[in-house]
Amino acid sequence: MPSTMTQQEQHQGRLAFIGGGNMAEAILGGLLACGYPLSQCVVSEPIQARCEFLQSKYPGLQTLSGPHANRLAVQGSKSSSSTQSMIQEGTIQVNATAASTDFAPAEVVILAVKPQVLRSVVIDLAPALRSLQPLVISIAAGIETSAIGRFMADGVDEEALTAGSVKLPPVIRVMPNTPALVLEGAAGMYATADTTAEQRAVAESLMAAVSKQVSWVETESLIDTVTGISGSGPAYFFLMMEAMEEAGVKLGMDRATAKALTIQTCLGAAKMAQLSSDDLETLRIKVTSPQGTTDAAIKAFEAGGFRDLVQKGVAAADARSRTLAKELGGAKL
Ligand SMILES: O=C(O)[C@@H]1CCC=N1
Repeated sequence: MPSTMTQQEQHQGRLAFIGGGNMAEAILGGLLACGYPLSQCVVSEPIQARCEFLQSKYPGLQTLSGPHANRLAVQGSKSSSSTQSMIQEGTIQVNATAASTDFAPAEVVILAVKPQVLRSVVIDLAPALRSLQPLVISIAAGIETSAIGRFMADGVDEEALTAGSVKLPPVIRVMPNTPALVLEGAAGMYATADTTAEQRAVAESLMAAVSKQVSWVETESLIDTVTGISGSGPAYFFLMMEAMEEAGVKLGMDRATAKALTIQTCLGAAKMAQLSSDDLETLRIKVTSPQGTTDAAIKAFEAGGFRDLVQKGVAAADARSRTLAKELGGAKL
C-alpha cells in the first residue's frame, strides 16, 4: 500500500529511539521533514561522538548517552526522582538544552540497535516496557516478535503472563531499507495479534515518513522475504550498477560518464516501472527490438543464468534472515 498519510493523520506522540545509527537517523530525519515535533523525540545512543553529530545536524534534539540512557529514554526524566540527580552527576549524558531535560515517558519505542545487541538491550528495558506499555517497534533484522516478547518477559513467572497479571507491550516488526535516508525507502511490516488497528496505523505513519512503499505481511516469516527483496535489495542494484559502470570503463568510457549514465538509467527504469501500467516483462520487451542491441545483451544475461542467480541471491538473504532469527532470537532464555 503506498503511503498516503498526511501530516494531520500522523501520530505525534513521545518517541524514543533506542540506538542512533543510520536507520534511526533516517527515520528521525524523515519524521522531522514531515513536521514531526523535534521536542517529542529522544535518541539514546552509546557513542558520544554520534550524539554530538546528531545534535549538530538536528539542533535541539535530545540525545542521551551513558549506562542508563536507554531506560531514561523510555521512562522519561520525571519518572524517577533519582533521574535528575543522575543527569546532574553525569551518569547520564543529556545533550539538549537544560529546559528540555524534563520529558515524559515514551509512547512509542523504536528499537534501532544491531540485532546482536537487541537481546541485552530489551532485557535491560523489560521492567520499564512492562510498566509503561509503549508501542514497541523493532527494526532489527532477523529477530522475531516472539523472541522480543521473551526478552520483555525476562524475570517474569510464566504463570503471571498466562494469568494476565503481567502484560507485555505490543510489538511491530519493521524491515526498512537504507533508501529511507533519502526518503525513498521501502518497508515491510508485521504486527502481532495483540496490536490494535490504531497502533498499526501509528507504526505505519511513522515508517511512511521515510518509505514510499509500506507493505504489511500477514505471516512473520514473510519478513525474511521482505529482507531478501527490499531490505538487502539496494545492495543488489548497487552491485548491478557497479558492474555496468565497470563494463563502460572496459569499453573505453570514462568512469564518471559511465556512472552517471548507469545511475540515471536505473532511476529512469524504476520510475517507468512505477508509473507504467505495463508489467515488468512487457516493459523489458518494449525496449528489446528483435535482433537488436538489447536483445543481444539479454541473451548474454540469460545464457549466464542471470534470473536464476538473482533468485538464488534473494533466497540466500531470506535464508540468512531465518538463521539470524535462530542465532540471535535465543532459543534458550
Ligand atoms: O545485511 C543485513 O543484515 C541488513 C538487513 C537488511 C539490510 N541489511
